[in-house]
Amino acid sequence: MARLRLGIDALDDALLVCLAARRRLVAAVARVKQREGLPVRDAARERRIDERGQSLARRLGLPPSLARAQLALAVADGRCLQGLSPDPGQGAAPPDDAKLAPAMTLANDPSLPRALLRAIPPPARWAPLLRRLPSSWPGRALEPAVQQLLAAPLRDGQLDFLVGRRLGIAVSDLGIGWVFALRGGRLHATPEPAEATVRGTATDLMLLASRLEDADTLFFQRRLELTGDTELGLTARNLLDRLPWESVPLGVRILLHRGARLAREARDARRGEA
Ligand SMILES: C=C(O[C@@H]1C=C(C(=O)O)C=C[C@H]1O)C(=O)O
Repeated sequence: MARLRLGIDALDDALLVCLAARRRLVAAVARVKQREGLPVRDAARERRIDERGQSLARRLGLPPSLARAQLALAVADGRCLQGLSPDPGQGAAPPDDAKLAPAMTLANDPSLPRALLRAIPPPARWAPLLRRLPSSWPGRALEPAVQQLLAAPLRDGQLDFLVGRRLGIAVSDLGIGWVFALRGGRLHATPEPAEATVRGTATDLMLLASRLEDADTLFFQRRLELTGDTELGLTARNLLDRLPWESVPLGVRILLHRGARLAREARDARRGEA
């Protein structure tokens, strides 16, 4: 039970970290609107957010009413942030409490915790969803994060051994991977094949990235595998241990840490059931 609750706490934290990030983006949108003289409220955009939520909820097996209520709360907050009334009617009625009902009912349901952990699809089930995304997305998604993480070692020349070399990360259970090359002082995702690749499951790679488990243990237990040019791979692996973790934004660190713990809990819960 304590372990299950750890998973729930991690998810709750992730929800709040996401909300904080969402508010920052809403504030940025508000500034653009003000600059361009656009209306603050955008009903079409709000409808589109709801439609996307319903579609994702269906694919995840999430109750559509829960997805609708959660997103309605977030959008109401987005409107408030921009000085509007939280309700779409612009000040006519107070926020519609009835909209909160599905979320509250679920939160009071004592069977939710176990159901929630079990409901997290194993990474292998995400693979078909990820395959629908354009093939260039993994690189695009990770490039800015890696660039930020490695900014200091890049400046200090610690990554010079990577100039002109191609290093891969492969997520075995998600069927996705990245190949990075260092060119012009920046790391770029490249479609070319890697010379050395670190391979592991999504959970183990997250445990590594969040420093909940160290590279030595993971390689020793063969949960991480190094293929290709061993020397290049080992140099990269040593670099992993020296990454300036403090330079990663706090929100990202928290999300990664909590996400990794959650992934481990969910994996252990599935193993326990098997
Ligand atoms: C942030 C925006 O402004 C408002 C707030 C929204 C939100 O919180 O997502 C969506 C539409 C707008 O009514 C936007 O237009 O994107």
